[in-house]
Amino acid sequence: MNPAATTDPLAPFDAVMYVTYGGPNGPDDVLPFMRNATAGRGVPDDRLIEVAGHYQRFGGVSPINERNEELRAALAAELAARGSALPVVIGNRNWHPFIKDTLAALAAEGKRRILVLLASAYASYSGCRQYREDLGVAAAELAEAGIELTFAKARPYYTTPGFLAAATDATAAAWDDLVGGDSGSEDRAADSRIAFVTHSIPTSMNANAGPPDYVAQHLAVCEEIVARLHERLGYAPAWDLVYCSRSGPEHVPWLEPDINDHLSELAAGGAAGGDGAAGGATSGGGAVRGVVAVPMGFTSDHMEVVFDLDVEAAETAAELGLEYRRAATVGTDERFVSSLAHVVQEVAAAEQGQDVEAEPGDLGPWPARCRAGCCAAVRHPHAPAPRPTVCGAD
Ligand SMILES: CC1=C(CCC(=O)O)c2cc3nc(cc4[nH]c(cc5[nH]c(cc1n2)c(C)c5CCC(=O)O)c(CCC(=O)O)c4C)C(CCC(=O)O)=C3C
Ligand SMILES: [Fe+2]
Repeated sequence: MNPAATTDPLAPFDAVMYVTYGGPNGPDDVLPFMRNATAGRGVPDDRLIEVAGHYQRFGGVSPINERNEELRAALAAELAARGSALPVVIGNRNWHPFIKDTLAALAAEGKRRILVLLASAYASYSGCRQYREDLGVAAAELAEAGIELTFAKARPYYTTPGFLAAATDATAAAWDDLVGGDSGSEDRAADSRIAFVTHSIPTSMNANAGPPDYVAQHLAVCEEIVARLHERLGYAPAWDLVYCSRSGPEHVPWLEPDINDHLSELAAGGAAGGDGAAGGATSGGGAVRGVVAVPMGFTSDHMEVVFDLDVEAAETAAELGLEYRRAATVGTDERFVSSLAHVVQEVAAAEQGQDVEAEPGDLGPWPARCRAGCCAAVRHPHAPAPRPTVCGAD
């Protein structure tokens, strides 16, 4: 028998683990989930209660778990089509299945080498190091029980051609819908804008996320999508990068503007609040009539998308008399899933000692193994000792 023919392309790994935030599955889950999500993170009680209300409005069910399962299944199918028999499993930071429980279940099946794919396409403490710490803590607890696991993780994937292609098509579809018709009338387009939206983070966390920092990572995607739209439409839509889901105490600066403040400013004909002006694309000083919100910071329809954008920002737009569309998230677009499979395969190829090539069209790949200080936590004076991590130099 030829051993090469039976070798899994993802060898020497035993499993692929999609590591995500998690969310409640029913009304009784909401409060304990919120306590997990806010524990020791300086989120004020009134914010906890407010966000719990967002979940209860949806019957206590976050869409995240169903979306994650869809992506898990799509990625498993894509990896299987590429010849891998590895299981693809989910582990969450804040709700079942918890990271530690998933790892224990894998270990019980004799699986020891775990290839990790993080839910965030972008690097930041919340989207990168905090997950590496969650894994590090779980691994340390399992090690105490005599279970030794090893980990390697896929790199941030906002630069991948599949993510960019899917996000561009979603933006184009919502733009066409707003401005009317295939390429839209340029008149209609002139008083419409794109609001690219991502999760706000504290400005101190932004600075530690790079280089390129969190904002710069997002701007690279905005600029790429707008350049592709320019090619398709013959003109470049005006755009801004704005934020949603700010939490934390009032006195701590977070990335701004919030999407709702941004919409108010646009309706009033004020200056663009975001970063698009720096890209040279502005619609002049006039009031804006229509806005396309593009949730490019989220890969699927999380609560931030279905509440913060589809309910709250949509209501703000309606009150202001703005036409409003929300572009689809990339979800399980097959080009996106294919790029995810590619970044997963990059990890195995590196482990096998092969030269690892990014997909053609990648905007500039990140290293898979985090450098020292990558996405460093912002240390508070009374913060507990740093947590153990995996998948990096520190
Ligand atoms: C960068 C980033 C991502 C993207 C990367 C990734 O995907 O991981 C993300 C994802 C998510 N955040 C989520 C939910 C929440 N985030 C919170 C709080 C916070 N998020 C932060 C940042 C991020 N968050 C930060 C700096 C905080 C402050 C406290 C802290 O440092 O932790 C809180 C507490 C209440 C509140 O303050 O809003 C909740 C409930 C859900 C689940 C949604 C669903 O159920 O569909 C998802 C996918
Ligand atoms: Fe990192």
